[in-house]
Amino acid sequence: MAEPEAAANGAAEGGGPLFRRLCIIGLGLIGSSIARVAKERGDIAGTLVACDTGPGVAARVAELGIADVVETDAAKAVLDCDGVILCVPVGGFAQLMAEIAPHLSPGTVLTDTGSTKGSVLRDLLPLLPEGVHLVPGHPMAGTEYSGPDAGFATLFEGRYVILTPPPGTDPGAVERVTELWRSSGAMLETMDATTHDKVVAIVSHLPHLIAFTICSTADDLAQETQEQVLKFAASGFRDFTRIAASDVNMWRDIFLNNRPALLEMLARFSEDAQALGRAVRWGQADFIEDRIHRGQKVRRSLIALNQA
Ligand SMILES: NC(=O)C1=CN([C@@H]2O[C@H](COP(=O)(O)OP(=O)(O)OC[C@H]3O[C@@H](n4cnc5c(N)ncnc54)[C@H](O)[C@@H]3O)[C@@H](O)[C@H]2O)C=CC1
Ligand SMILES: O=C(O)C(=O)Cc1ccc(O)cc1
Repeated sequence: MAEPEAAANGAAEGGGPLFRRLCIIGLGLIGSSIARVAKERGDIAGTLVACDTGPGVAARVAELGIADVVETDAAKAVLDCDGVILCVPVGGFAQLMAEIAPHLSPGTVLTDTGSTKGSVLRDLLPLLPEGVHLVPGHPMAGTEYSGPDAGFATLFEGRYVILTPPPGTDPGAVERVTELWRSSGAMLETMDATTHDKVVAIVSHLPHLIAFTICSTADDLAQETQEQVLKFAASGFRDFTRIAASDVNMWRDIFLNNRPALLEMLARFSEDAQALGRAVRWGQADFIEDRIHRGQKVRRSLIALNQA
């Protein structure tokens, strides 16, 4: 007889925890925050398995007591799990999936938190075993810090999580991932991966690219002039340095895995920045005022949406 297709709805329907055995792979800022939520609530995972290959991370996770089982071998960690969440930098997804795919049980719900979604479908779908349900996700919440000590249980409260299930995904699996995030205090939105990648290119990836660049430009100037430019930084520049302090591996991977959308947004931004530069050159006060007004309007809408 064929393996019953039960686990997509699984424990959620029986009144027990959402996942009987949930495995989080990658216990950095995001993975350890999910682990903290699961530990605090108690209704998300019957058993919580944590897997991380980073130097000292598994030992630190054990010390923090935010998982029931701690592993460094992903193939072993996913055994007998009905839920698996990948929380590693997106450049590592293909290799990680090759390691775990043969060990995933039919009916398992596989999800992730990667910041790029076209690449996640590209890297995971071809290796997805029959009967395993893939529901990609992306929490629009984070900080510039990384590692297991950086996580906190309230990180996702009031923030959006975007799900990009491929067409035909089991609705029961989508519902369980939705419930996981709702339990973390997040709000859910669903869209296709291409739309997701464009949206995050403008609201997240381009701002980081600009922040890294403005810091490099200021640093070049400081070296060139031998002046201590940075100590005079006002709060606008300081805001840029916060996001410019983000993790190298994670952001290299994001830029390399959202190339078309990021380059499109960069081209649009460059054109618009040139236009403002031109208005400055020619003293066009109306144009300059219009851009400032639009900035203020965007800020007001974020505040109204409670996302500022
Ligand atoms: N940092 C942020 O603000 C946000 C990050 N994301 C995404 O979530 C994912 C995780 O990000 P963070 O938690 O910030 O990263 P992080 O750098 O804090 O943690 C990643 C962890 O994954 C581990 N790891 C890497 N490769 C592994 C492998 N093959 N097997 C097991 N463990 C492995 C590392 O040792 C590290 O502990 C990334 O894909 C990122 O793009 C999504 C939303 C926000
Ligand atoms: O710290 C910040 O300002 C962030 O923007 C956090 C962040 C980083 C990556 C994401 O994919 C989503 C959110």
